[in-house]
Amino acid sequence: MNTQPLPLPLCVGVLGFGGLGQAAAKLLSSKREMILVAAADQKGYAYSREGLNTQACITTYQNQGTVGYLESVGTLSNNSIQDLITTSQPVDGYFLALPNLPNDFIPSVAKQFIQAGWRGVLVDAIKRTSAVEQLLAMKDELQAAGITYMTGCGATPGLLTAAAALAAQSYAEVHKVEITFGVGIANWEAYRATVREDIGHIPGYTVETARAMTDPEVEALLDKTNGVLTLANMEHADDVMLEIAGICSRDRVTVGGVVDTRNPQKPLSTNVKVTGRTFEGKISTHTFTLGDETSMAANVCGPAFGYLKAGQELHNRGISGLFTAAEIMPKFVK
Ligand SMILES: NC(=O)c1ccc[n+]([C@@H]2O[C@H](COP(=O)([O-])OP(=O)(O)OC[C@H]3O[C@@H](n4cnc5c(N)ncnc54)[C@H](O)[C@@H]3O)[C@@H](O)[C@H]2O)c1
Repeated sequence: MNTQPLPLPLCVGVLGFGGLGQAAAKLLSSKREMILVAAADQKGYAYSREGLNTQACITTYQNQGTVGYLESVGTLSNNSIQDLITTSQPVDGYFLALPNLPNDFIPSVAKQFIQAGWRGVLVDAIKRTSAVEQLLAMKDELQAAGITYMTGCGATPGLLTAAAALAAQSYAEVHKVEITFGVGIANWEAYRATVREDIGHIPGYTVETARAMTDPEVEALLDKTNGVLTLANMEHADDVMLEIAGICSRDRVTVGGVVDTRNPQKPLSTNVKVTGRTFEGKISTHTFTLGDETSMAANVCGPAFGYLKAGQELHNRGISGLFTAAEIMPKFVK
């Protein structure tokens, strides 16, 4: 008879409880190896060592605007992340499902963790090259603090960047990596930060102008395009991540896509094409295509926790610092 005790589940938290944060909580409720013990939004946080009730968190957030109203486990706070990390332990790792608005917001949250003396694993699904570069500059600080930080670990950057890193192995030289994503969501309000950040990539807009737009202004823009945002040549961190992983220079990586904010069906199949030359001199292209039935939430949150588990294994071996989705294989979370 096998008498080995099952390893304790990892205690994880989700920072940001909007579209992706709530999806992350739902995903965790079917896992045995991880348990959701903490959640934070802009107005409050909730913590329970025994695990939070996912449905109660979602209902409270949707009806009252913050998980801070949860009975006995919730706290209202205008400084929820700081308060959560300084008062609520143990948490092994956090998924940062936060808006990166302004473009240095998530790096500033990483600094809060360092200053609080917190140790553990942090994972983000950050998108812009310039945001990942800010985190890269903090590599030594994160290492000295004993934090294992996994950046760019959503869908793109994330799953597709990792697929490109894998596909590159057939080649002696990688000529181009072309990422094309299709996202379909029923309404833009479910993913406000994602949609605002995407608007920031449209010619004539910046992160700052998109951030400053009121909800009626976002709606007016979407009315003009029938809810569809078409994005090309985006500043996306897949490029810097593949460059530092030694796969190809960043100018060989392109990212674009179509986001339909009024239809949950994907407007096109998300894929990454990796073209290169084999050692025999043949030019070829590998294509990795995501199933159309998979949602953005599944393709972001699944990898995020897979990288959190990989980060935890590094952390347990005393390895801290900064890693990207192109350098480390995610682990499958049971
Ligand atoms: N890499 C990828 O593939 C990928 C794909 C989609 C989205 N994303 C990223 O995921 C992030 C989350 O997107 P979303 O659409 O779910 O966001 P959202 O707008 O639906 O939710 C954001 C949440 O963050 C909370 N929040 C805001 N400021 C806060 C603060 N100061 N302290 C604590 N909580 C705060 C809000 O209350 C809200 O709960 C975005 O940065 C987006 O770019 C990445």
